[in-house]
Amino acid sequence: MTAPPTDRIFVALDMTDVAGARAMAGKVAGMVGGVKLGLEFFVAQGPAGIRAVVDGLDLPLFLDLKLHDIPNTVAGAVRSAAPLAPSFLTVHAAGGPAMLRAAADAAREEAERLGLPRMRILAVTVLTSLGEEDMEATGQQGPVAAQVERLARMARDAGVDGIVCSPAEVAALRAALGPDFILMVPGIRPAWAAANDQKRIMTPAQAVAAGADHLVIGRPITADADPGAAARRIAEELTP
Ligand SMILES: O=C(O)c1cc(=O)[nH]c(=O)n1[C@@H]1O[C@H](COP(=O)(O)O)[C@@H](O)[C@H]1O
Repeated sequence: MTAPPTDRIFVALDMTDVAGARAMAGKVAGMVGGVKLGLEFFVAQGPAGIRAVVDGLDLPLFLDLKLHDIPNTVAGAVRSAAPLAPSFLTVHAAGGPAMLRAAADAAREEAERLGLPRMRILAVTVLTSLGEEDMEATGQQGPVAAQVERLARMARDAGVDGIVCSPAEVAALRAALGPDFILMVPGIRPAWAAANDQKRIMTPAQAVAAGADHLVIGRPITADADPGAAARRIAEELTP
């Protein structure tokens, strides 16, 4: 049985205050499959803030810290994040195979040690805010799709559970990497929402049809006058 469409949606709570994040989570609960808390919130509120938002919410947590450092430091950060029991935690694929392996090993070992469900490590490939014109500036070998696939294969071979990529790369990656590698996909814009700073975008239905497992959606829901209605509308658009 396929998951209901709401289960696919992780709403990005990109804000700095606990009350605001909790209120937003409350408005969309039942219409989304989980919440994503990332750097903006974590730098402002830390682990205690994360707990304050998710405690009692009964929704999976995607902790988007985009860790990128030497393997030993990243492994330590993964262990430090484990007590928050995230379902997903991000690292940057550009950290390289040893860093990715260290993150995957630390995630498995620490969850086991604490008796918690496994947290899945996701490697961020090429940010969805980057376009072809940014590849040379950042010293990466384009085109974007080729660089994303290179990083994705490296991440899979290093033992991580999945990647974060733009919708534009999903179909090729699904074909190349098989059905079990998790594709977490931001850069999602319903036809009725503004693109903002995202460059490589698709609608929710297009991204799922291409093979996305989960959709990360922020402003189309959180900046809407009625976030609950916006989330419901997206879930409806995903209903076959
Ligand atoms: O790791 C991510 O979640 C991520 C990776 C990426 O390449 N692009 C990207 O937009 N994101 C995140 O996805 C969310 C997208 O938010 P909206 O653009 O408001 O829908 C933000 O929280 C970003 O941090």
